[in-house]
Amino acid sequence: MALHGKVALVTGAVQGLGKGFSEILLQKGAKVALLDINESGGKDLKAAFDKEYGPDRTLFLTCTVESEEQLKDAFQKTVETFGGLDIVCNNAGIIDETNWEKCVSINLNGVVRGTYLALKHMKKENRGQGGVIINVASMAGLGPLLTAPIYTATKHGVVGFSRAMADVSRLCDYGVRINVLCPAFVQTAILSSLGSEGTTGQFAGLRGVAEKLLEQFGVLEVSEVAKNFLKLVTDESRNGEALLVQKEGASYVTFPQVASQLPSILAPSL
Ligand SMILES: NC(=O)C1=CN([C@@H]2O[C@H](COP(=O)(O)OP(=O)(O)OC[C@H]3O[C@@H](n4cnc5c(N)ncnc54)[C@H](O)[C@@H]3O)[C@@H](O)[C@H]2O)C=CC1
Ligand SMILES: CC/C=C\C[C@H](O)/C=C/C=C\C=C\C=C\C(=O)[C@@H](O)C/C=C\CCC(=O)O
Repeated sequence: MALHGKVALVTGAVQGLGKGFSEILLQKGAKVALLDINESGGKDLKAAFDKEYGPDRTLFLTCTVESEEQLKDAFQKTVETFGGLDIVCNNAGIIDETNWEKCVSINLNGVVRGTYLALKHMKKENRGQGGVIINVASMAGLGPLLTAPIYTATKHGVVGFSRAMADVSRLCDYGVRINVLCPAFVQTAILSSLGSEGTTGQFAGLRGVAEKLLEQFGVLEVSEVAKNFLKLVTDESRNGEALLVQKEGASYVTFPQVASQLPSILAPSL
């Protein structure tokens, strides 16, 4: 998929990975709607992007992925402003093991909301043009991060939901690819949550285990993850894939056979 002139929407776009994903899309010629709860940060980022890429290339929209109404309005505004929608990245996420319902609401429910809205605008049966959805999980969507069991559960949920929806999309011919990105540790603000009591609550005492994992896996730069994000966006042969990104490289995850065969039981052509 060539990105010049394509329209993208990224949640949690103001800093960290979301900013990196937005910038690489801009570099490749796409227009990007930047969604985030951080209004002042969003205005500053848009001003910086305006200077670098021109004022018509981005749109900043204050929006929490916890609100169906705000997210729906943001999708609508994006389509009205840029004339379509081709790429959606459901990236917003937090670690909060104390207020864990909020963690589920943002990390899992927010991804479900964003995916359904993306499909509403992009799927062919609604006269959409097709496109691609990238949901951001984590390596903690494939194995446990002990200081953050709820975070781990939400990210496993994002992996399962994205794979199931990718098969739905293929079976129902939506024309939309859905893939999931699973980075190991990345140098962003969320890393300070590793053993902080505020975010890991009753599990903060296990910070030593998380620090060992960090030592073992190292810390990725945002740019390394963004390059792999771009691969998932542009490689039209990939649907329903989970891309694990680690320091030593990126690899597509192989899941247990029984799960991968279910769709072919339902539809032998898959
Ligand atoms: N940094 C890391 O080590 C890794 C991060 N991830 C995932 O990557 C995604 C991005 O995280 P980072 O960039 O690291 O974190 P970050 O904390 O630097 O950025 C998160 C962004 O999301 C925004 N945000 C938070 N709640 C929101 C909401 N309710 N609605 C809209 N926007 C909201 C924040 O304002 C911020 O701009 C998350 O889903 C995270 O779980 C995955 C693997 C590794
Ligand atoms: C504060 C946390 C910062 C960011 C969260 C982000 O989502 C990063 C998560 C990164 C790591 C996830 C860890 C997952 C661990 C596992 O899968 C463990 O079961 C693996 C343990 C040992 C692996 C041994 C090996 O395969 O080499």
